[in-house]
Amino acid sequence: MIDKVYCADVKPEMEGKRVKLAGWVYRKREVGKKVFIVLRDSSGIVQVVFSKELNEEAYREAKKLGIESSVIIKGTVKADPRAPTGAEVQADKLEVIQNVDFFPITKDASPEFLLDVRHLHLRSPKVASIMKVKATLVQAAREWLLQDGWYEVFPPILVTGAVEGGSTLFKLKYFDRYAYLSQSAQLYLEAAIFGLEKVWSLTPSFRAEKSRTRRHLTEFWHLELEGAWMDLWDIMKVEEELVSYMVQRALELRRSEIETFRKDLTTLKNAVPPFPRISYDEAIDILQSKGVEIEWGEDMGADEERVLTEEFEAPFFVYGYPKGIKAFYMKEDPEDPKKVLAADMLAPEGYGEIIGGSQREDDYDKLVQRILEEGMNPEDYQWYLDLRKYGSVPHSGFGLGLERLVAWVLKLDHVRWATLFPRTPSRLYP
Ligand SMILES: NC(=O)C[C@H]([NH3+])C(=O)NS(=O)(=O)OC[C@H]1O[C@@H](n2cnc3c(N)ncnc32)[C@H](O)[C@@H]1O
Ligand SMILES: [Mg+2]
Repeated sequence: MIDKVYCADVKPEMEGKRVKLAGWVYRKREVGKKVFIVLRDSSGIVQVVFSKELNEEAYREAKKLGIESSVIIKGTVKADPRAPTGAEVQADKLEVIQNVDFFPITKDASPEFLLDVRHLHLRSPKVASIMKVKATLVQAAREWLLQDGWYEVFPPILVTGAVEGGSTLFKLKYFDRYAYLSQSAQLYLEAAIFGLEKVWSLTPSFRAEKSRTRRHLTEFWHLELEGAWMDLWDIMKVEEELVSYMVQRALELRRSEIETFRKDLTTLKNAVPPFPRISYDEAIDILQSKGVEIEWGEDMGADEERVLTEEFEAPFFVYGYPKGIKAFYMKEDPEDPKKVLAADMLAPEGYGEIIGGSQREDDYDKLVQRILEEGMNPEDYQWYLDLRKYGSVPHSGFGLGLERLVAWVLKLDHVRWATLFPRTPSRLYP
């Protein structure tokens, strides 16, 4: 019985072992009376050689193979330092599952074309590596959250109100009324803490953002936590411990994939607590000292954050934002009512915000006032206000954009490459 192995399992020390492989033709070339195939599967690649001398039938079939043909191959392992992985399989059996005459993706394909055929592009080893790193980051998050006593919950996606501003809501018909696609699970997590105290969710969040930046999607994966009895400083510690664990585990388990995207791992290795912390005031001072035209009270966009990240070689916090640029649910700073107890985590190397978090307003009347100040209707948030009527407690939480974390870890030039099928204002297909 021949063992079926993965491409990455084929090692020089297996010299002489007969193996069976199943995969797709990634590269092909002919030299003399030999056909060299680079076979691809989910583990990686391995060189497979068909020679007329060893098996003429298999050799003739191999000559006809097109790129991305699906095949099952049997052969004998041979150590060869010239092969891409140091070993190759000398094939004597070839079963062609489906021969492909023409595969539309070529080496010079444009980013827009690759997105048009994203369903075919997913199979590329680079895209597969991105998805493996993303999966490992989520696996690591689960590991850390479990050991730190956080409960996973499953909040609704069909909702009736805005969390992060009405201008980015997707509205849809819901029987005889309307609903929205969730911008953030936060408000529902806040309800869950009165029973579970420490909760988290990983859900798609939706933003009808028209901004065409390299860090905005209209649908993204949102890792959100909410903790009862926690203030802003408590939740910032949770954030840095969680992000540190995720990044270090990714370095431990997916280093080879990460190194295909970035050689310098310094900022990833630096992602260990405590992360640097600067106030919004300090951030404004830094930006102004670097010639950025920004006044106190203004929000920092991607460009301003990019400049700010030049000051750091690790993820860092900016805390104490002006109330006027932050959401209604954020608690006023008791020491300075012009500010709120909010903190963003920014990734270095120009990536900027990966986490938005805050301590929540836990006083009923103050929350009603903030809702009215924002031009919203308290009646739309009556259930949310009820949480401040029946045993209200100090509590804080945050949301991490998973694609933004992946984009920083792998130094991708756009968050769209960090998701299976990116959704942007101009892209809804495939
Ligand atoms: N539970 C909470 O406290 C979360 C809070 N309600 C919230 O949604 N904050 S956030 O708007 O800053 O979004 C949080 C993060 O979600 C990411 N985010 C936010 N918007 C996007 C878009 N459009 N595309 C990709 N990623 C996005 C980004 O990393 C933000 O830092
Ligand atoms: Mg934010």
